[in-house]
Amino acid sequence: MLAAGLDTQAAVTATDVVKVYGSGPNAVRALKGVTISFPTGRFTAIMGPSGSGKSTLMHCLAGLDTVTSGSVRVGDTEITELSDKALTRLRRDRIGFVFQAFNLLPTLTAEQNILLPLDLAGRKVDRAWFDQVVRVLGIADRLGHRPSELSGGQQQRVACARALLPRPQVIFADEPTGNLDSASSAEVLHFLRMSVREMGQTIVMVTHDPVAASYADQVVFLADGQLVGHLPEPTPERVLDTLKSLGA
Ligand SMILES: Nc1ncnc2c1ncn2[C@@H]1O[C@H](COP(=O)(O)OP(=O)(O)OP(=O)(O)O)[C@@H](O)[C@H]1O
Repeated sequence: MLAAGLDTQAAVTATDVVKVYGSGPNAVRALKGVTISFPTGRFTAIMGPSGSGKSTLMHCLAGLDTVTSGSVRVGDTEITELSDKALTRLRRDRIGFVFQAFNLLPTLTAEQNILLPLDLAGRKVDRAWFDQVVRVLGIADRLGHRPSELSGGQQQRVACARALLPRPQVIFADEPTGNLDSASSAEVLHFLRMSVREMGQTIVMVTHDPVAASYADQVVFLADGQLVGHLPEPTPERVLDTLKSLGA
């Protein structure tokens, strides 16, 4: 099984995951038997050509989509066997999301957006942890602002704080810098990196950008629904070389 840091326990494991969209002659085999484990407290980037199955894999790992066959474990929970209700609870309590489009609620302040998942779950806020997260993300002086009063980079940092606050077992980030300029991208990636190094967070990020991927501890490469490569300690140059060698 592909895994970096075998000494650490896996936060998420996929075993022989197959995903077929549709049926009959129009069926698309988006994942063709993917086995991979994402170590706890590490930052993993998923790369690959357009249509290689990156989003499909992330959606299957996060319980946002069902697998056709195979198994997905989040910690020690086999999520492919959960009811819809249990899956919703698992996503709410144990998984954090950061999307390309920020997905903040426009009528709420930054602080209210950050606290929303805990409010919805009826969980208490650990104020010291909240203060630490907003300080690390550099948004402590922006908490009373609404998203429209924040830059794209600040909005994405609010989204990162919202994902980090409940201390999820894993954060899935889908092109988190896709809508940001390079300076804001660097800030957001720096904070994601720091949350892994200093807070022990586990992050799995889909990206097309070799520079973004270089912030990760390891990059895994998908092509045509299969895992085709693994790069520990990535640099932008080595990521580009690997992508070229895969014909991406
Ligand atoms: N809901 C769907 N119904 C049918 N086919 C789908 C669906 N979602 C994805 N696919 C197909 O599955 C394959 C993998 O798609 P996926 O979006 O996972 O790729 P990707 O690597 O994330 O691509 P991109 O980098 O362009 O976002 C593609 O051939 C795509 O057309």
